[in-house]
Amino acid sequence: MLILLDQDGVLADFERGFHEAWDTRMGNLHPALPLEQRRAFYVRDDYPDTYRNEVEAVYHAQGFYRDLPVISGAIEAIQALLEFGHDVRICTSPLNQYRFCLPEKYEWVERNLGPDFVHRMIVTKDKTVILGDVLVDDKPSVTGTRTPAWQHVIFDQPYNRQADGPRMTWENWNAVLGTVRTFDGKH
Ligand SMILES: Cc1cn([C@H]2C[C@H](OP(=O)(O)O)[C@@H](CO)O2)c(=O)[nH]c1=O
Ligand SMILES: [Mg+2]
Repeated sequence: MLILLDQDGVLADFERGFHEAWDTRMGNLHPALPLEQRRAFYVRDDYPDTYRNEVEAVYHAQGFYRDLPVISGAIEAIQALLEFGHDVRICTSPLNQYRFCLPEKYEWVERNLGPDFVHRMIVTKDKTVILGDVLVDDKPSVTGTRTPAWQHVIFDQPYNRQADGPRMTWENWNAVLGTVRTFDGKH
């Protein structure tokens, strides 16, 4: 299968990175929301409007995307998927404020998956134009200008539990991906 893996919220732990950076900057005024209480996909929507600028300052900051921790189990699972013979790509959207986010997404992949993996990066604002059998993404609804070729498998996070459909973690990935059908109907 051609497997598209989203980066933030699937491989890179945006939530933990945000939580730690927020507590360092703002914790004395408004402690970071615990992960299990996150409900909105965009972290800014779970914080009071009065903190909008401070929330954005956290992920617009230099080093934020580069230094995100790895979601536990992701690297080992990618190695296993490659060994199974799957074609694995990273399919990620940059912030409109791309100055640090965009190069740092590449740095993150180079650092955590190795320089060869940089070849596997697909950076797009519209994931529906990208071909694949499956897109593993933490966004509850991935939309764009086309009817996607891929099947969306939701990567389980507290803020996407309202969405229907198959959901995956780095514990159950093997079973969940086994249910995805490829273009030609073969598994
Ligand atoms: C602003 C914001 C971005 N992101 C991620 C999603 C995108 O990466 P990805 O497509 O790899 O999941 C990237 C730019 O929006 O940052 C969040 O996960 N939560 C947020 O609140
Ligand atoms: Mg994501």
